Amino acid sequence: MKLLPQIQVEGGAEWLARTATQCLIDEARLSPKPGLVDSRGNGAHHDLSLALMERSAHSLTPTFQALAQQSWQRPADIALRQTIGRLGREGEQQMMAATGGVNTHRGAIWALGLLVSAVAMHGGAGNAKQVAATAAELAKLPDAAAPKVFSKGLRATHRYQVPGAREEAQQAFPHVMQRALPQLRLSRLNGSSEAHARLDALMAIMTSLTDTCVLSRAGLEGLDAMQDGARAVLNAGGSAHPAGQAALAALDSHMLSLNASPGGAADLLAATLFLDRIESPYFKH
Ligand SMILES: CC(C)(COP(=O)(O)OP(=O)(O)OC[C@H]1O[C@@H](n2cnc3c(N)ncnc32)[C@H](O[C@H]2O[C@H](COP(=O)(O)OP(=O)(O)OP(=O)(O)O)[C@@H](O)[C@H]2O)[C@@H]1O)[C@@H](O)C(=O)NCCC(=O)NCCS
Ligand SMILES: Nc1ncnc2[nH]cnc12
Repeated sequence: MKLLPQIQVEGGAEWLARTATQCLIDEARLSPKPGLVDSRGNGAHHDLSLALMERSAHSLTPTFQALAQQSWQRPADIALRQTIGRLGREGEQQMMAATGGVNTHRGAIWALGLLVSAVAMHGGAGNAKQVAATAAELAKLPDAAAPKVFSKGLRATHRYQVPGAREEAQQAFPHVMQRALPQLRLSRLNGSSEAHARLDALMAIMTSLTDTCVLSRAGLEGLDAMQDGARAVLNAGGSAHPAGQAALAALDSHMLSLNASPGGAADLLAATLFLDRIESPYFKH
């Protein structure tokens, strides 16, 4: 194995941490997102705001940096899994301290934390597919130090017999790799603005994700509304098209009326933006 100078590791880790944080901020600001916090307002949330989401994103930069430093050019093994589990849980505490106890980004710490680690494990040289596969390897390893908590996500996955955040990562992020990333790039190729391309990518995730936030808040009715509504936006030509914008506004109203918010889909959009950026020429050269 070729050892990289420490300065390269530090620089790479700092870039990854800054980029992951920026992806969280880009996701939070993107508007109009159905049911979610965006630059218009708080969506279906009473305890969240854009300012809080941004504060939370910034509080996670040291966690992402530590994850990258600790994972640099290491193999996926139990020792690394335990290290990133510990760092991830510390990140959750940083987030809670920054938000006064509100859960803003738990799913994002999981998804982006694994992906940041996986990029670092490849020494910054992997493509999106390789990075997602490596993140899945990590996610499949047991973490003996993880406390046994019966979370809302676990409750929803058991009750409705569906995959959640854990399975999404263990399956190498199918909603990112097979839906959002191709849609982001297709919409850009078709001449959509960056904001419209990102909104289309979010819709692509929402067409089939079993988002445990939506299930916990609004059950199967909420999940069907999310998936059918997102499909309607894309079938109407996407968010750059007037018919797609009308469908997106209808979906927003429907989600708000059900108190539903696709927080898991939002996290996966941030993960999509991150994987898109690691493949950009700025990163590679
Ligand atoms: C594996 C963990 C992610 C834990 O997962 P689990 O399902 O057991 O636990 P949850 O605490 O429910 O967290 C899952 C969060 O993942 C997001 N999500 C939901 N569905 C999916 C999906 N299908 N695919 C991917 N991601 C998904 C979602 O996060 C967002 O929503 C959060 C707000 O939701 P909630 O708490 O339910 O809040 P509200 O409904 O708004 O609450 P009320 O206002 O109604 O009270 C928000 O944080 C978004 O990020 C789910 O919440 C993982 O966390 C874990 O095991 N971590 C341990 C540390 C570790 O090993 N880390 C390694 C990498 S760093
Ligand atoms: N923009 C957003 N609104 C609500 N919950 C979220 N979780 C992650 N991003 C979110």
